[in-house]
Amino acid sequence: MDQARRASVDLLDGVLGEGRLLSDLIAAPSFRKMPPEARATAQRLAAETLRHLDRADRLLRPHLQKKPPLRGQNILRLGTVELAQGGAAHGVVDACVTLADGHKRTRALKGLVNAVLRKVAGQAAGEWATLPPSRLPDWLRGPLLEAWGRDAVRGMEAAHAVGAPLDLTARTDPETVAKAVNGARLPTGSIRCDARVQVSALPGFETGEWWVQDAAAALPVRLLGDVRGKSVLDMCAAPGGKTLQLAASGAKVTALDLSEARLQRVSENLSRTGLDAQIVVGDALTHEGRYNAILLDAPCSATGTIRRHPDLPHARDGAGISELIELQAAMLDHALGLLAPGGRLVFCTCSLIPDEGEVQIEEALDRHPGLAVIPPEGDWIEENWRSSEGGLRLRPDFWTERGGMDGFYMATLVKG
Ligand SMILES: C[S@@+](CC[C@H](N)C(=O)[O-])C[C@H]1O[C@@H](n2cnc3c(N)ncnc32)[C@H](O)[C@@H]1O
Repeated sequence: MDQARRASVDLLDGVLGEGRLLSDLIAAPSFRKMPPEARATAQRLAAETLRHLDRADRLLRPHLQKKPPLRGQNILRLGTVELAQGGAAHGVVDACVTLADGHKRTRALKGLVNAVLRKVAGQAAGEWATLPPSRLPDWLRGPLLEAWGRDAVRGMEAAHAVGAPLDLTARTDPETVAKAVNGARLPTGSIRCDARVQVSALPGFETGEWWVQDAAAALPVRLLGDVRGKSVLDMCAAPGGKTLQLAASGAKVTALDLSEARLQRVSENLSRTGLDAQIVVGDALTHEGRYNAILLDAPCSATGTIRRHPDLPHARDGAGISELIELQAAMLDHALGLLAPGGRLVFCTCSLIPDEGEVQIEEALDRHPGLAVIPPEGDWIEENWRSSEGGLRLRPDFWTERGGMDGFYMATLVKG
């Protein structure tokens, strides 16, 4: 446990000090050489601390005359979150003192860590639930307030604090999978399980009966309609959740991605599930061919996935989003040129920012005379998901009573 706590403070330093993402930090050889259990614990502790950073800081602030150096703050934050989540006071405080003692930058803070966490231990359990959820940083909160309003943004922040359940997509038979994994079937067809289960231990993992995919992320493929026997380009395919859906629906799938390393994940997923797709390493902007249908799940700010990636608001500062918006538009224009007459193109992003969703479609309609949006149909669609230009807007503050969903935007386009 000490090793896991130390590694989790290293992760917090990496995210909060260097602006790096947890996914990059946990891929480092020094992290990977730890035993799997320690890695999982370190990751969970770091993610929970980042998810509740504001709450931890609010509890700590009255006990600190001045801010300690970052590593010291991170030890205190980690200890506070552990205490608030039911960790035994004696064990957590001692472990954090040992952590401070084990690093030259924090050795002098041993006494402070001990005194402050003892005080926090007395109040954390009672006060924690009364503290507001962490606020999104201004670079993201500003555009979201403008787009969705104050209540919605507060709802999103509350959803981010709760986290995400584990959603599965069944290869063939959701009913059987739901029974086998003791999950609940959602109206959209996904199967929802408790996030605390170990994925690889669930029945049907080895035999590829299902794959992990958020309920919202499973919807864009449905907008393509019946794809059986059709040639479908999955234009930004990795790690492949949507490729698997397309292949399971009987499409002849080309799974294209710029990243060979990420496509390796698609190959692994295909072989685990016994499904088939042609894997192509290449650039969506120059790829050639003719397809009956195209799915463009474009690279984006990923701001719809903060429930699962609480590091994102801390590691990012909004830089690079305008380049992503330009890339999305260029990919959309190129994709339209690859679409066979009468074919559908579904554009989607896991972003909460309208410039990466609704506005992309409005501008594409202006650029391409004859292009049209087909509003999606289906009894699984809720009316408040519909956006004015004909797409679907999903948000983390929707479905709160069911455990929420990732933020996503999707729209179906046809050429005139
Ligand atoms: C949102 S992710 C796709 C997720 C995937 N569709 C799924 O459901 O698992 C975006 C992907 O776009 C890829 N990408 C970025 N730029 C690209 C380009 N120019 N051409 C092709 N793929 C690109 C990234 O490597 C990344 O895997």
